[in-house]
Amino acid sequence: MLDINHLSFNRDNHQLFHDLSVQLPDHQITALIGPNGVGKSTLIQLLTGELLPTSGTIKNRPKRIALLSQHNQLFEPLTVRELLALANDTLDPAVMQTLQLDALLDKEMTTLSGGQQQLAWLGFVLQQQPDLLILDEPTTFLDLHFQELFLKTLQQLQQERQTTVLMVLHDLNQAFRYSQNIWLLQQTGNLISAPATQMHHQVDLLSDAFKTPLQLIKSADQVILQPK
Ligand SMILES: Nc1ncnc2c1ncn2[C@@H]1O[C@H](COP(=O)(O)OP(=O)(O)OP(=O)(O)O)[C@@H](O)[C@H]1O
Repeated sequence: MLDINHLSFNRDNHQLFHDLSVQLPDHQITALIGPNGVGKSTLIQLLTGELLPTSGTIKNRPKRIALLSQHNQLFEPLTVRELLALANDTLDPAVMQTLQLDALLDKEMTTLSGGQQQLAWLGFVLQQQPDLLILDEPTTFLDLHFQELFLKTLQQLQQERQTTVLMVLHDLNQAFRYSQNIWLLQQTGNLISAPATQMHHQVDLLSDAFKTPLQLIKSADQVILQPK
């Protein structure tokens, strides 16, 4: 289990994290939520080793970590097949089928819609067979159809493979629907980790964190968080 111990991180004399200790549950999806600028992407950079902590340690970092962000850039024109082959020569049939990439394999990435491109990028990171998959706001530029398709297929493949996933999401309802655990990063730099089913009912805590009064609404068999 990835283990963050007494981690502190300063940037430009500003302390973003102070004495943070938390563990990332294995084989589950954890959603990292928190207001803009609180340090979610910075925490990810610390987890991947792109940034070094000012003090503290990160232990049990898995060997194969794959990262998918909202902006993914190609440095040369590639077809979907060529992109996937960069990760792994052998196309994974389950990934192809679940993401419905078969029909797109010989198309240039640049000719695909934003939603199709993001699914191809999801295929690219899954082809790496990561032990830990980190996604930083992966659905930001997708329409509702592709947001749901992306999260559903991610969830399905995660369940089949038991990959550990950490995903930054801004939509709280999506975070609660598609994760088992929540990491709530507060403005103070404090991080609260809890099962999604527990955190879902912490309306005051969430309202406080996002400086927005929230309420839980029951609708059919779902409970939805929305601004008051
Ligand atoms: N490369 C950088 N150099 C200096 N400051 C930075 C850099 N990257 C981020 N910051 C600052 O660090 C703080 C945390 O930024 P970060 O991007 O980690 O937040 P975030 O929670 O991911 O935000 P958002 O939800 O808006 O994407 C912010 O105050 C930001 O301005």
